[in-house]
Amino acid sequence: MIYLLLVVAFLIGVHFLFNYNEKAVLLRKIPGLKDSFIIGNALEILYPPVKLFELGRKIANEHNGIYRFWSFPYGAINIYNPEDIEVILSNMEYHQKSLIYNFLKPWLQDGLLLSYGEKWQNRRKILTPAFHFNILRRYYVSLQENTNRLVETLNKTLDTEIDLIPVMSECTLKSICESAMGTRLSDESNDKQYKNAIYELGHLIVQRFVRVYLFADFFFNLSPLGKKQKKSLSVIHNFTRKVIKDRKKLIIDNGISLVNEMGEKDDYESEIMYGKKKKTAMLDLLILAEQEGLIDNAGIKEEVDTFMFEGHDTTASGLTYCLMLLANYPEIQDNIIMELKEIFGDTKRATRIEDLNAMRYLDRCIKESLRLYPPVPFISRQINEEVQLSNYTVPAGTVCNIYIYDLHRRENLFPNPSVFDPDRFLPGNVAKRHCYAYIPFSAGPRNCIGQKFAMMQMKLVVSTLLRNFKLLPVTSCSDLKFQADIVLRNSEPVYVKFEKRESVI
Ligand code: HEM
Repeated sequence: MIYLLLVVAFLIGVHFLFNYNEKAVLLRKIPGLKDSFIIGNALEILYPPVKLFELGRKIANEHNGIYRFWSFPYGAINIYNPEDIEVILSNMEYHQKSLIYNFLKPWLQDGLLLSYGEKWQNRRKILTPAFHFNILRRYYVSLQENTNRLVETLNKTLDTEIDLIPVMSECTLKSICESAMGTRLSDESNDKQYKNAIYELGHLIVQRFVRVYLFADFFFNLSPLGKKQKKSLSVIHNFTRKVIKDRKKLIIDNGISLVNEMGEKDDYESEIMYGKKKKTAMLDLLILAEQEGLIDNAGIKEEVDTFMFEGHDTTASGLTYCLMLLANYPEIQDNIIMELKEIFGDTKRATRIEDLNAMRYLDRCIKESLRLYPPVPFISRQINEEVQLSNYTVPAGTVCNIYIYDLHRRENLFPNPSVFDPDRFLPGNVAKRHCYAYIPFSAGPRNCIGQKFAMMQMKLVVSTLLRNFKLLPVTSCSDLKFQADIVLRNSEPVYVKFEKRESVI
């Protein structure tokens, strides 16, 4: 009996230690999940990926823009109201990424997505000019070529159900590879290995993400998944290294002065080639920075890897759901066609970069699809200093998850949130909303550096596909079942049928 009492007393002691320390007391004042004895909320989130995604939405519906998670020693605050999000994202004090991003570290190391502090600031300064409008024009050629290849592929599979995700990923991966590294991926052995390793790595990260027992590096590295990851990483890093080496050699052998090449002058029409190799502003900008002593070779590799990761999966996801929505809303598809007719008349001419600016209605459709299906459904920060959110004190050492998906579906910000209504993005309607109510590309100083690139590519791809094909629905919005992941991913393929348009506009 005495032993039993001692055990009970011990467990109660542990419970108090875990759940009534200073941090726990502050966090547990915030509404949240049901607390269990000792382990807090740990059991509440042990679900497979699809169930976990559904659970996240259920909890968000039951709370009002903020809720907490607590299981000693981990504390997290989950926010999806624009006021609190502004506090976190507009403030450089909270720009350190949280532990969740650690799975990407072996691949991206200290690239722009993961670095913080002075290193991040320096890198952001070096890379920002790579997305200047005049530089974006240079990438446009690669985007056009890859979009035309996409049309050719789809022409061979007319009137069959197309699984959009692999088709869109192929197009966006090749486009970013050409823009970031100036290398065209072919189906030849090295390129194919690299492409497959990128897909494999993305897949492995997702599998790890949903297996709590593989969170610790030690166990992960010993697991079959860890071994596969090592192999994929070796292929990817060797490929990136070789591309950088070849590019530097080309620059030296041809006596190219990068200082002149990186000037702001708009020389897109007159010169887009170095010999036979395309100019690649992103990599060249980094090589120029190395010549000026601002970055080293390892740093260049981190950034190229970062752009390869951030620049293809996200845009592929954005395109997939946008095309699926347009297939399901034929009247909106027709409105886009009317706009395209106004721009192109009866000609079949190629789309010029200036034409994209005139596609105002299409712009609103893409924005609305990114609202409903944000490719990055949540982001996360490490809070190192106490902060006030929704009148609660959030202690230092807490993870702050920002749920973009739930923010974009708040009834008070977007009435009838599940309806696809591009007019929500008419300037008058945008002006009425909080400026942090819509953040598919995040916001503040650490927003997405590639957002103009992504919008340019999405507009070009969607408009070109609609000029060539009528989209017919197969998968509908109600069929979608998302899984908890870094990028918004459906658990099943997302299908659309492509029917040849009678007259190509
Ligand atoms: C529809 C497409 C895209 C979406 C929705 C998107 C979304 C985002 C979001 C939400 C973030 C913030 C991540 C965080 O705070 O953890 C981000 C960061 C970033 N994105 Fe994108 N992105 C897209 C396309 C691209 C493209 C095409 C590129 C490259 C060409 C790119 C490069 C980056 C980089 C490097 C960062 C890190 C920026 C920093 O921390 O300074 N993204 N993106």
